Amino acid sequence: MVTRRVDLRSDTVTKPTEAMRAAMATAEVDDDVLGVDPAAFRLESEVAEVTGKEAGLFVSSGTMGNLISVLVHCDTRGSEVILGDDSHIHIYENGGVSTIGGVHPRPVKNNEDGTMDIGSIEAAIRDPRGELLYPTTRLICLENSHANSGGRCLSAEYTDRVGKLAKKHGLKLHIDGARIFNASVALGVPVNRLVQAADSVSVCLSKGLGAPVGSVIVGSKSFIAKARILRKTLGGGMRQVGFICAAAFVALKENIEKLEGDHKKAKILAEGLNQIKGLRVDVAAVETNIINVEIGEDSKFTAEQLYKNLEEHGVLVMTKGQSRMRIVLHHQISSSDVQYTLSCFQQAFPGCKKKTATKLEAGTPLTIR
Ligand SMILES: Cc1ncc(COP(=O)(O)O)c(C=O)c1O
Ligand SMILES: C[C@@H](O)[C@H](N)C(=O)O
Repeated sequence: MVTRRVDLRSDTVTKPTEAMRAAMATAEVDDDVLGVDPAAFRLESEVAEVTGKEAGLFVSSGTMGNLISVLVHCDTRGSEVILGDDSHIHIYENGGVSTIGGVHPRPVKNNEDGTMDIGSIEAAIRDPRGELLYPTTRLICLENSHANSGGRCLSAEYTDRVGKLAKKHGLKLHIDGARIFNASVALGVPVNRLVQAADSVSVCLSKGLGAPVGSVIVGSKSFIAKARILRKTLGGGMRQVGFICAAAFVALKENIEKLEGDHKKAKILAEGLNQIKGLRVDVAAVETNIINVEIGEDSKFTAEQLYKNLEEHGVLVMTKGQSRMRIVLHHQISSSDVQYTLSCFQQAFPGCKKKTATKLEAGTPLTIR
C-alpha cells in the first residue's frame, strides 16, 4: 500500500497553508460586484503596485484573466491576436478567445526558450491596407515564464523589443504572467521591470505562489474598468470574494521567497533524472520549477506506462505525449520528496548512464538510493 504521495503534476495542486486558512476565516468582506470588498481591493492594489501598473482586477483563474485581457484589447469584430503556437492561451484555454470572443488567433512558432522571433512576429502583423481581406491585428501575447517550453524565462530586454514592435504598429501587448514571479526570481529582475512594456498582465496567485484560487489582471485604469465589465458579462463577478483574496494576499506576501527553493529542487531533480539511463533532461533549460523529461526510444516504457509505475509508488506527474512527461515543483515538495521521486524513477529504470554526473551546485548533495 502506498504510504507516500508526491504530487508533481503541477504547481496548481498546492493546498492552502494554515496562514491562508486563518486569513480566510478572518477576512473583512463585502460585495465585490459593487466594488466594495476590502480584501479584494487590497490584493488588487498590491499586485498593481508590484507590477507597476495603475490598477488590478481579481479573477477566478488564469484562463479568465487571459480571456478578459484579450477581449478588452480586441474589442472590435475581425480582430486578430498574435501568440505563440505553444502558448497556454492557444493550446489549453479551449480556444476561448475565438469561441467566446470572436478573436482570430495568429500563431507564431515558439522557440525552445519560449520566445517568438521578432521578425516572425512582425511578419505576422496584418497590413492595414488589406482590411478588405484580412483580420486586423490588435494584440501580441507573450507568456513568462513559458510553461510548455519547460518554464523558460523571457528577459526584460526581449519583452521590451516586442513592446517596441507593438507600439510601432499601434498594437497592444499582453503578458500571460501565470508564473511571472518564477521568472522574476530566476532572472533576478523585479516583476515591474519584466512587464514594463506590457499593456496588461495576467498574474496567477494559484500557481507557484500557492494560493487556493485566483489571478489578478493588471493594466491602466481604463483597461481595468473595461475588464471589470467584461468579467461581469462572463459571469465572473463574485460577491464576498475577499475570503479567497485574503488567502491570495498571504500567498503573495509569504511565498515569493520560496520560489528559489522550488527552482533549486527542480534543478537537483533534473540533474538526477538526467543521470538515469533511458531518460533525457535538458538540465540547462530548467530555469524555474518545471522539468520536461524525454523518455528514450530505447526505453521499455511509454510515458503512460511510466506514469502508472510512478503512481503505484505515490508519485504523480503529467504525461505529454508518448515519450515525454512534465514535472512541476512547488513549495509543498520537500527535498526528501525529491530524493524519493528520484529513487522511484531509478527503480523503474535500473542503471545509470555511463557519463559522469554533471557537476551540481556546491553544497547540493545529491544521493540516489
Ligand atoms: C502559463 C499558464 N497560463 C495560464 C494558465 C491558466 O490558469 P488556470 O489554470 O488558473 O486557468 C496556466 C495554468 O496553469 C498556465 O500554466
Ligand atoms: C495544464 C495546464 O493547463 C495548467 N495551466 C498547468 O500548468 O498545470
